[in-house]
Amino acid sequence: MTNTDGAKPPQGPPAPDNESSTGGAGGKTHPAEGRMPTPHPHPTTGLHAHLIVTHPTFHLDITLTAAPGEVVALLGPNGAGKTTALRGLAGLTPLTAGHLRLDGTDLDRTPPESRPVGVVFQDYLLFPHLTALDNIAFGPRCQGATKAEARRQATEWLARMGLSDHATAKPRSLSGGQAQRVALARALATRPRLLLLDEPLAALDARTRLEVRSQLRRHLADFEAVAVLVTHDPLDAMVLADRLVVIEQGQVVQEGTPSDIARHPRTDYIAQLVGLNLYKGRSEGHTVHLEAGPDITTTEDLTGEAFVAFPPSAVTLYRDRPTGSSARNLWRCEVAGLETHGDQIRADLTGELPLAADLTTVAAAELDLHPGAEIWATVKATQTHAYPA
Ligand SMILES: Nc1ncnc2c1ncn2[C@@H]1O[C@H](COP(=O)(O)OP(=O)(O)OP(=O)(O)O)[C@@H](O)[C@H]1O
Repeated sequence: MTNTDGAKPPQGPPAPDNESSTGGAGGKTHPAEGRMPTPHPHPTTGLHAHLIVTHPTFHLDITLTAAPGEVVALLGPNGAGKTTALRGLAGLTPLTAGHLRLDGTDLDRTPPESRPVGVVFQDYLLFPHLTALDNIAFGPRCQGATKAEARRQATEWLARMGLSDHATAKPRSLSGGQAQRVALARALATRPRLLLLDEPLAALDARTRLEVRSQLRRHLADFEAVAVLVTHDPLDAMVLADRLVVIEQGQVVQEGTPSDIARHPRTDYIAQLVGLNLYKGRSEGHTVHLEAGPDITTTEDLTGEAFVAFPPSAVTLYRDRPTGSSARNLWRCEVAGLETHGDQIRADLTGELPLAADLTTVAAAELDLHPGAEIWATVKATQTHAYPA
């Protein structure tokens, strides 16, 4: 998160406005599994936000709704406005216009510290002088629980997070993964109606990230209020969220379930995230005439503006123009770059149609691929996927 406007993050978990909220137990399925997201929850439940924030050189204008129990990921490239949106939701950045309603209450009239909102920051922001237990007990204590009751709840949270052995540890002696779990417990212990997670896994190393991601996934599945996660990592978004809201340049460019978005990307940024070649054109029957480039033959029969996509693995490369290939799509290209991609080589091709192609190391060597090499690329119509734009 880029802290650009100088506002300080909250120094502790804010208190909820009532005690009726429920956190913890529930028979929910896992986020991103089974449960159909509800993009337009009932007006008196869940989140209804129209966030308008104007900075001198940036304008955010997004509508965001989420039903209780739903996990929404705000996904977007650097500078898209994710942090600004999250800070708007948390009350750390004032809205220039719009509205922010949670469970039927106007939050924009509630001071940030009184909002039933829990925030988990990328860099944890635990109280350094308090033990793990007291960090978690802080929220319930602020909400009026007795010291003993607050500590009892905190003890339960530590157990749930698998951190009972670290109750007396100070944040500086916790690992990144442990600190992030304490931060999550601290936010959840206040039973927030809106949980905000700002790049919660970004500061962790790859292995810890895997572990914390799967734990977070479990806790979010049990969480019965609205959770909004900000990330630029598509994997975090796909694994943790029921619904993705993709933001580019302060606007929502696409929203839907992770599988929907992965199958039908509508911008270059999303196509790149999910690893697809994506083009826009005008479809007539089985042919999509690209706006800038050749025609692509597809199996779908469409008329009008259309996207056509195919994965890099669907591309076959030839050094010489293939004669016996049954592929309907054949383009002359030039290798612009090569990079290792898992156990494959990804070739970045320019020419008639810019595209990415994946091939094995052996195939790359046999084709003598190198930047500047001229190459023929084919894609079968059955490997492409066309859908209305
Ligand atoms: N207080 C501010 N004053 C002026 N411009 C700002 C302010 N806060 C953010 N911006 C600008 O708003 C734009 C969006 O920033 P924001 O941090 O919300 O993006 P982001 O999607 O979270 O990016 P990142 O992934 O890099 O954190 C950027 O161009 C940023 O410079």
